[in-house]
Amino acid sequence: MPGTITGLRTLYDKIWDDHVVDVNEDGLALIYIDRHLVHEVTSPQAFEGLKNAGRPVRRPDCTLATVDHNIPTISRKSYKSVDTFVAEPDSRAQVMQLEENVKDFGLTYFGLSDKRQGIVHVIGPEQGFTASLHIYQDLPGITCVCGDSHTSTHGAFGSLAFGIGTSEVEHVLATQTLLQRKGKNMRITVDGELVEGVGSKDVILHIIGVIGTAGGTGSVIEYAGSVFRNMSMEARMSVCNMSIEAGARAGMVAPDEITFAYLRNRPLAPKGEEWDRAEAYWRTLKSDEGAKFDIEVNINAADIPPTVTWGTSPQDVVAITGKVPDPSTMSDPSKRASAERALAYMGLQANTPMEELSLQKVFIGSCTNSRIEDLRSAARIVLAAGPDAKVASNVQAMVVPGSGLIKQHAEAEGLDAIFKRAGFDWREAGCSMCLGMNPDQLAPGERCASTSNRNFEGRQGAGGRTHLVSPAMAAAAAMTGKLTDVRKFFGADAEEKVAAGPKLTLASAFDFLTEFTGSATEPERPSHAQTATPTLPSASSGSGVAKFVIVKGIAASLHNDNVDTDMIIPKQFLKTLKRTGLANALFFAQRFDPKTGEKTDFILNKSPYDQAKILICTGKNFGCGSSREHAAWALNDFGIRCVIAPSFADIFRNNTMQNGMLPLPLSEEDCKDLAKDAEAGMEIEVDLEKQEVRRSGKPTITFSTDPFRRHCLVNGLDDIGLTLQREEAIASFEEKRSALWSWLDGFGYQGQKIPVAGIKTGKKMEW
Ligand SMILES: CC(C)[C@H](C(=O)O)[C@@H](O)C(=O)O
Ligand code: SF4
Repeated sequence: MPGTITGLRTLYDKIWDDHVVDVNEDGLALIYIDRHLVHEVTSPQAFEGLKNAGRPVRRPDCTLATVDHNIPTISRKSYKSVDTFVAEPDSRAQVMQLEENVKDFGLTYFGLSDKRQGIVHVIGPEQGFTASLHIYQDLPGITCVCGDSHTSTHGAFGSLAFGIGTSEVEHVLATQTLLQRKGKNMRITVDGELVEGVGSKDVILHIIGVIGTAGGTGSVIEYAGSVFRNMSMEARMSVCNMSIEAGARAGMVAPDEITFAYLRNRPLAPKGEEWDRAEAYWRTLKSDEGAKFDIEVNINAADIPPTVTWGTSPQDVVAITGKVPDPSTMSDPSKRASAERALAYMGLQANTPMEELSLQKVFIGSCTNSRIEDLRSAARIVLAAGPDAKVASNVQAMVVPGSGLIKQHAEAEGLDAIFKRAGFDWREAGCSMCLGMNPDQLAPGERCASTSNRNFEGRQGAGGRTHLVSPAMAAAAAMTGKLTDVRKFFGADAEEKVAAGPKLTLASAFDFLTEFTGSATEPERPSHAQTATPTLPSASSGSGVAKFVIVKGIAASLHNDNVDTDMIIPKQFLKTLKRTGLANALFFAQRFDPKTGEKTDFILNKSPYDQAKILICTGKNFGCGSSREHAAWALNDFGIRCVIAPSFADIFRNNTMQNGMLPLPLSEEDCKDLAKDAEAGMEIEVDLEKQEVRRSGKPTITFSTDPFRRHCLVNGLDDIGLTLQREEAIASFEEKRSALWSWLDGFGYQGQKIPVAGIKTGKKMEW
């Protein structure tokens, strides 16, 4: 609660302190979660876990679900039901499963027939949960989670928002809390004037280029300085969204007048006296002058050019006026090797000017850039190309608004007409070609300018080649057919063309929100939640966790930096409703020839490494990118129980431990040495109890792990069972929360005890 820690504090420190429910002796905290967003891909196994254990959702009033990843973006004019609309069977099953789960657990759901449906990170900020729950999603000072890595988006409001894996989704559904160790404070300050043509997307791409995709690992980034202060809420969302691409757990911007103006008078935001109290609290949410940051990065705004990526990692950035880098000039051998691999995948020659790269596709959309401002800035470029200008003949271009409300808003402003007239495809809301879990995908070898956030191998379709850009640059590229400096569409001539174009009426987002402000009604609670029988907390009452004591066996080695979870398991395997059956999906694109389906000579296909129990990666930042717990499940299914690497991405690390696996960070030197022995066929033994790695005839490597995590792994304990034993602490936190921050409770919660699985009389479990 406020004031438990004295001294100067950062914004992150303050939000953290205000959410600590309980702390273990070793500093692992149980923190309260104010908002939980749910989508169809990362939730089925979590709901299954709840059902198996007879546990209800603790706070349906703070939980919002939608469908976004799997859904087709074709017209919904003839939409009748998911059953008939979603053609692909696995996608359909996942969407239908969510529909069943929200009914079973009494959750608020924006489904396909609801105009508020859209990408999970777009719908909350614009609307709030629902009239009946009478609650606003994105407010300063809250904690917000979702089984999705881009939850960092919501930090734009001055909140602590981060992605989690499916086991943690289950934990939040059951307990409304999470076990967390506090991260580092990192501040990125960008001051000065941005040059013409540079927007929020260029700023964040440039930042990732400077600090690298592992630069923010273990940290929460606060964006500070005049550039962010001057940004709209939407631009701040684009920046915070990509914090995960910089390896950070979360990104945030302190709330200010721009934040308050965005929220004030929104239908579901606090009102009257409650607004005044909320605003007074929100005004305290900024880093104290002189507060200590563990890492500080300062960037001069004038140094940021319109930026584009050339490679297969978001850190592979270059100015649009620049050239494809030349690996032969790179002195670091691992950087050189990854650049060579990236150029080969991207079909690029070193030193080719970026503006000479021809495209086949342009995608404007995703949770990074599908908001109204993004669409306006893209449409402005289309107008600047002239009244008869059309999308280049070599290009297919699509615009996918982030939500049904944004689509409606854009149509009211006439933006759709501008796009359509120029030959863009105007679609319905969803994740679409950002990752292509639906039919919107790149064909092998196709090159795409995309406003999304990831350019990983195969991200937008197997063999597809992605260049990340801003919405304005994407529009410019669509019109010319090549990657293009957006500044070519600026100047007096361009202004004249824009002025001569259709008169656009700027509409306000508020115009599209009002229809949902009907009188608040009590949400219907399903009988399941009301009658949930109390269950004794035990390690086996949830999904069940395998013990990890000693693992000894063959180890396979990998030598890449930034092995991302898209590479560990590509999107097509995320459609499963189960946690198992994914062994063949592991490193699928590397293990199977895309043309013949035959096994390649990838290490995990070769004997004896096809029996590996341990994976040793000599490159850092293993498991970066998406929060998909499927990556851990696939490794586990293959038989790999321990991954050793110099460093891990935060969400991946948690996901492995939730599945009884050990992510073991060792020095680069140790990793290289172990990899050498593994390549010589030597067995490796990892002993978690003794915290040792042993090999015959070699000195033992010792390591230390988090005591709580070690205890849970060695005993195969389930976090949820343990957390439910802290019911008293959670309930008393909720009481204080209702008193201090009344605007955080949904209408459905007030005056009503949300049923919780009984936990008071259970045998205490050891921590
Ligand atoms: C499906 C989900 C786990 C994933 C994520 O966490 O990011 C997806 O949204 C993505 O962008 O890859
Ligand atoms: S990154 Fe792409 S796939 Fe992931 S939530 Fe955002 S739009 Fe959807």
